[in-house]
Amino acid sequence: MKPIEVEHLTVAAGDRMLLSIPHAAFDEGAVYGIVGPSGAGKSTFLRVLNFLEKPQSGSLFFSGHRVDLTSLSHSGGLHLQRQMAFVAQKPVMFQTTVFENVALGLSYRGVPRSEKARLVMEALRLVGLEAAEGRKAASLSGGEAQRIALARALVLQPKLLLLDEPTSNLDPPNVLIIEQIITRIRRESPMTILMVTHHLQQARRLSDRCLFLYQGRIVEQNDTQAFFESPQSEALQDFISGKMIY
Ligand SMILES: Nc1ncnc2c1ncn2[C@@H]1O[C@H](COP(=O)(O)OP(=O)(O)OP(=O)(O)O)[C@@H](O)[C@H]1O
Repeated sequence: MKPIEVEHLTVAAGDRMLLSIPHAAFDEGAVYGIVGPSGAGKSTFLRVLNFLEKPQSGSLFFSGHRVDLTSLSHSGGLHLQRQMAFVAQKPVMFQTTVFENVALGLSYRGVPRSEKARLVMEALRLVGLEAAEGRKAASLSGGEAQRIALARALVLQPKLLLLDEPTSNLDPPNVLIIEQIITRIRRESPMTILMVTHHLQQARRLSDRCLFLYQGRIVEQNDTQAFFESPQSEALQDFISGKMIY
């Protein structure tokens, strides 16, 4: 069964087509690496899926509902959006404690205080920062802040986790921690992860399947091993071999 499907998705800016995806499907519990050159439309794709940007056309089948992405009212989309979480490249921290930063989405959802405390501590443990709950978010390093941003997403126990270059600003020890968390989710959780990354080897390490987005289109997708070992299109062959394509 393919629980998440996108159909007839188009995004344009003026007369420029930014995304054109006739159909894409994502299995429950799998990790998908989305790679492609700068400007290919990777972030736009994640934003549209998270209802942060309206496309010109497109529908999404998610969590048993098919929704028209062009006509989502705020309340109609909210129900589905609450089953997703998005982690951006640069973590946004609110000027309060680590605990409150992680608890944010739970507070919006009206989760009772004791349950909130339990879930927040569990998420902090997952990212290895349980001792930081009382710290001011402003005192966190960049790597710690990104781990807190990930905890803020995980605490919601989303069905779909959207990661946009989650490690691009981090040093190797923090990259390793984030990768270990993704690996653990992949092994233990039914969460589906779509991860945009410009680190090809990271996509290779972490993903079950990979998609190659090029000039707004999914040019190729395959199981990760085949994707890297026997790319079919010339564009993906060039991209994997490190040639400059754009
Ligand atoms: N609101 C917008 N208006 C006009 N053009 C836009 C808008 N948002 C994105 N674009 C353009 O759409 C294209 C795709 O952008 P997007 O950020 O999705 O690419 P990307 O593959 O994530 O790139 P990168 O790897 O550099 O982050 C780019 O050419 C970008 O300039």
